[in-house]
Amino acid sequence: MRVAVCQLNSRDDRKANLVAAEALIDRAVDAGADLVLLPEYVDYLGPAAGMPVAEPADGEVGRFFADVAARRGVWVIAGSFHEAGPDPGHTWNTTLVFDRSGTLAASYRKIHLYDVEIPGRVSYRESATVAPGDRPVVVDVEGVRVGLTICYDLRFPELYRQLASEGGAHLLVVPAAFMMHTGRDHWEVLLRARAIENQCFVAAAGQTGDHEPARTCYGRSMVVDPWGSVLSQVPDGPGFAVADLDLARLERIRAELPSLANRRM
Ligand SMILES: NC(=O)CCC(=O)C(=O)O
Repeated sequence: MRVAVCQLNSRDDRKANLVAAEALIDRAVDAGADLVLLPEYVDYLGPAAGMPVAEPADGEVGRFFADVAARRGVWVIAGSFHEAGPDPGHTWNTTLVFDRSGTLAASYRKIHLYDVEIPGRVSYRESATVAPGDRPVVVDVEGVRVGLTICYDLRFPELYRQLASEGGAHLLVVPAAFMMHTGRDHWEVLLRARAIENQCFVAAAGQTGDHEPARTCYGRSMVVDPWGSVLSQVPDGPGFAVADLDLARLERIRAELPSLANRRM
């Protein structure tokens, strides 16, 4: 299976964001992708919290990516979007997965919300406007079991362990809008750690560049193999990268270095 990670600079213009995402999906499919991953908040990343653009999974954004998946005959993991939430003051930060016919195969709501205060650097309180999800999700993509996570989830290894052990995941995906300040030092280290400790492929698609208000995203979308090696990576700016998932290699690594089987707790 060939996976593509798409890196975007989504802004406050939803139509333009969707057009940019579609153009990258088209290029990734032309490069042979079977499965395309988009970044967190692919629909809107602007000055307002998500409420003005919030809608249900079968709203404009969901239908848009369903149509693109069907038109190109490709699996699409549509990053995340602002799903209408449990009350008027909160949305969910939700990933939608569409199969090659454009049918919704799975959805996942971000569990760990980004509430962080780093003086002079990052001040963010996602829980003020987003409600947390409460359910890990693994979806079967033509024999590849894919564990769904979103951005800040990356810092919570117990979620990834659950997806890999109870969920049987081979591939862990991370749509993200990782901050430049933390991403410089943490992004690649965390992605490679999650891949090594769970002996899984990890595919991470990030937002890149400046977004209002005063947010700069790190980008550096990449695919990591179960040995922790980076298979491919997107340079700065919008673009995409592809990598082939060799499940036989995954099984060989798990057999030769059986750290998952050797667990005692
Ligand atoms: N959108 C997010 O969850 C940001 C996470 C992030 O930047 C981090 O450092 O963690």
